Amino acid sequence: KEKVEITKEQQALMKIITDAYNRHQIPQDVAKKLLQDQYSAEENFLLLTEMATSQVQVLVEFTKNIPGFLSLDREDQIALLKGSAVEAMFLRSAQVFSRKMPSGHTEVLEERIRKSGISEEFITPMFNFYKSIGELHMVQEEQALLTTVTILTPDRPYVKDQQAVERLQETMLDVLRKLCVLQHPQEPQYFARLLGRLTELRTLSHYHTEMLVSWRMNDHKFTPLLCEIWDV
Ligand SMILES: Cc1cccc(C)c1Nc1c(-c2c(F)cccc2F)nc2cccc(C)n12
Repeated sequence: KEKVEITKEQQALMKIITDAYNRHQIPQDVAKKLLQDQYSAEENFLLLTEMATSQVQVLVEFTKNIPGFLSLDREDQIALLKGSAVEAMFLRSAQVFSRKMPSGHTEVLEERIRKSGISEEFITPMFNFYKSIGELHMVQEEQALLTTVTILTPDRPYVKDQQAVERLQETMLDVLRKLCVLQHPQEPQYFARLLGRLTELRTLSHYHTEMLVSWRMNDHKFTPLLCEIWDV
């Protein structure tokens, strides 16, 4: 049985990424608002829009801390961010849901999402995903690395130098693979299960695009940042 060990460099890489992932949290004021205002659908949608906007800001800040990301071609950096934003945000909100938030907040956030004018056909797969992520009980290093692997997906639209992205992603995948073996020795398939979630994320991002269109149709307002990242 081959001995799996994380090298010094990989340890340092993991620390940089995990610290960055934990450092960039949703601002407390947005989370606090969650519990305050009343429950109208408009009010809920406005709050979720504010949350989504701060999630994009947090994502951009986190991405800048991924070793090697800023050395990529500038336009490719933008293409990777635009192409992965939804998936990274679903991962982050799934993790916020399944662990980070004080228990009371989770129910309130779930309530607001269910009462924000989003149709049931998107709500169900979204919460199924949140549950399936929760069941994995990822440690924070795994969460940070899985998000990094998602951002460094080479075949996003308009990426020119896919090889450069692929090399970075492979570096992260190698650390994540070893971490899974060391963190879940009794579950040899754990790493494969994690990557399986990335497939589920692609489906969710299609739902998300449809959600955006239907919100648009109902004349919902977005912030400039959300319009820019999703070309709405
Ligand atoms: C913040 C939030 C949390 C859980 C569910 C939802 C619907 C939201 N809100 C939005 C999301 C979004 C996200 F931020 C993370 C995960 C999945 C998402 F649908 N995307 C967008 C895009 C335009 C407007 C909003 C309100 N919005």
